[in-house]
Amino acid sequence: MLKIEQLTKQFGGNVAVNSVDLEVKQGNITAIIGPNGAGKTTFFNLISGTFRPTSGRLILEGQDVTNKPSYQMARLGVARTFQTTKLFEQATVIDNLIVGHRLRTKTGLLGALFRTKQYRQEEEKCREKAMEALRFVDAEQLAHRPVANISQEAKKRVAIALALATDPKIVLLDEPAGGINADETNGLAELVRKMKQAGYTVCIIEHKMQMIMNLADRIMVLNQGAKIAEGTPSEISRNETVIQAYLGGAYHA
Ligand SMILES: Nc1ncnc2c1ncn2[C@@H]1O[C@H](COP(=O)(O)OP(=O)(O)OP(=O)(O)O)[C@@H](O)[C@H]1O
Repeated sequence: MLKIEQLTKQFGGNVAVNSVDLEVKQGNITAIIGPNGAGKTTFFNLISGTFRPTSGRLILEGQDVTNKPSYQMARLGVARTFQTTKLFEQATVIDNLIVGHRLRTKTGLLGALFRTKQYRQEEEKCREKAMEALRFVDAEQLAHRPVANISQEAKKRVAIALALATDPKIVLLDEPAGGINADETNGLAELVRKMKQAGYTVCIIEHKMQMIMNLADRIMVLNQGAKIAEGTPSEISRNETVIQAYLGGAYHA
């Protein structure tokens, strides 16, 4: 579904992502793991069009999408979640979803300023999509609550709903289980499984290894920007390079 070829991003002299190849298969959950600073978030920023690669190619369903900006990638079906700190705390959950949808998929503001008929129709469609996404993540009952008044776990679900409201084919989840407790982590893992069952292709960055080992179809391991391993969870947990470089030899599946 998404072919990533020799993707590279340099910041000055620092190579954050170094010639990474990966094939994200349709309907799979692909995890990207690695120590802090390994290049995981930069990798997501590259495939979502947030950053332009220094070199390399991105092929989405056979189409070359290298260098497309993020709003075009969103329209083409690649959506990413952001940290929950990017939500508007004082706005309601549903308004966050509607505004988020527009920010991610539109460029012009004229329609919004003049509230054209087309704009109003689109807004209504957005609202329906947003409610559908909230139902999917089991947060429909929170629609009219300000984000500031909901739990951290609920914010995580809202962040996922925000991505789902753009009707993506591929959803990039950046640490969906960061900063929440074990029970809530299990609930989120269930949600990711439900996404897969619903036909979404999922890429996930997550530090919680147990969760990843139980969820992922494939895992790619990054270290200092480079891919050092790729395989199924059981292959990765037995990979000597991974155990040494990433897990410091202390991890046993
Ligand atoms: N906008 C930027 N400008 C300059 N350097 C950056 C930028 N974004 C990331 N980097 C650098 O790129 C490298 C990879 O960072 P990145 O955030 O992608 O790693 P990560 O694997 O996501 O880490 P973490 O698990 O801590 O989130 C780091 O050395 C970081 O300092």
